[in-house]
Amino acid sequence: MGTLHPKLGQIPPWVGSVADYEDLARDRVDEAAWAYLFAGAADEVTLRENCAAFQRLRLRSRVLQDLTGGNTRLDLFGQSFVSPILLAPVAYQALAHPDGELATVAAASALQTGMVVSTQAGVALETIAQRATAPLWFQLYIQPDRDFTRALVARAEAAGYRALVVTVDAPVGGLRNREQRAGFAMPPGLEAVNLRGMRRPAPSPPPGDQMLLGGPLMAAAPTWADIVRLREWTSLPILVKGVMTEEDARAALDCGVDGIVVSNHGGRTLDTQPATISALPAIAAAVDGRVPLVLDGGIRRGSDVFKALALGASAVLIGRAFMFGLAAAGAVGVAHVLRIIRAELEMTMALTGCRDLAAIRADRVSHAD
Ligand SMILES: Cc1cc2nc3c(=O)[nH]c(=O)nc-3n(C[C@H](O)[C@H](O)[C@H](O)COP(=O)(O)O)c2cc1C
Ligand SMILES: CCCCCCC(=O)C(=O)O
Repeated sequence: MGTLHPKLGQIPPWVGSVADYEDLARDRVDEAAWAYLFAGAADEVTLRENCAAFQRLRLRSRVLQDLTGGNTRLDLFGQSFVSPILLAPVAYQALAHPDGELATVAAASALQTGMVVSTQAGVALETIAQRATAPLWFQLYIQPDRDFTRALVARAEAAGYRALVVTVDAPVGGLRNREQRAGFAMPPGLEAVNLRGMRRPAPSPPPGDQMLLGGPLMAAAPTWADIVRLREWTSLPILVKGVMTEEDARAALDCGVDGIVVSNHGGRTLDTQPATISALPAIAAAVDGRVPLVLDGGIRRGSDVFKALALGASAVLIGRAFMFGLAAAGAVGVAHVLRIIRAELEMTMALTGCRDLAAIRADRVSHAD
């Protein structure tokens, strides 16, 4: 996990935005870890577009609105959240800071922010849960070993996780050229501890004989039938993460899911997909309020959160934004990033005349052209 930066943890007074944290973090993380943490797939078109599409949207403010008793409170699946901003599942957080997921859960708890814990966390899901005083959800990668997957779900439920977020957009890891160029390799001592003891499929034959399709990894890849089966395994709310089309949103509804995360994995899996904020309106129309939508991808400002809510999301997940804070300054950095984005959301609400989340509607946003 590299040499610790001498100023790790110190936050200069000029830091006041997520972009400032990105600059700070850039200096404090070694090149190869940076490439794993912050790169996108292939040419990174989707990575850039996730952010650019938010910037093309314009806010339409309404003035002289009554803002008495304003708040950002949200109820989702019977759980109360102080704001609609949750922390996205991010694997191997010790690559950014030695305290990894334990720093993140401390910050989430301090700010009463929901956190989604990755299957591929570097810390056991039970240890994270013991440190949490805010709602935790568990991100599930359905494993080739379905019995192991079922046991993992039971562990998450027993540890007090309050929803399952099943990631469906990465049956195989994305092609990440920036990571390859930087020569990233997982450092010794960092592993997906929640997956210890799992049976793994036999390795594929050498390329040339057979590459990916037709190999054992794809034969064991999850399908919609797994989502239906999952419903029988748990009483927790189930969200599918990685839906980018109306067709898949309808398929998810047919499987009885409780929520949908509109996500392209932060542009880390399939490059040249559209931005999530561009995909959201059509998905929201198809879902028509039957289950809540959560959006992630490209959120760097409170105004981005506002735009996602206006176009149909009930909540958002932030990924890289909080990871910049973690990389720069551990728990304090994550907490500060959360404060910054939350304050920006409140300011956007006040300046657009929205007293609460219910007031944030599509008429507050327009397209630049
Ligand atoms: C370093 C890194 C690791 C990630 N690991 C996971 C993971 O383990 N499971 C998952 O569902 N998504 C994972 N994601 C995707 C995020 O949950 C989220 O979809 C994405 O970061 C949102 O885009 P943003 O970073 O622009 O906010 C990861 C993202 C990053 C940057
Ligand atoms: C087969 C997909 C493994 C991905 C592991 C972590 C992750 O989601 C990421 O984006 O990185």
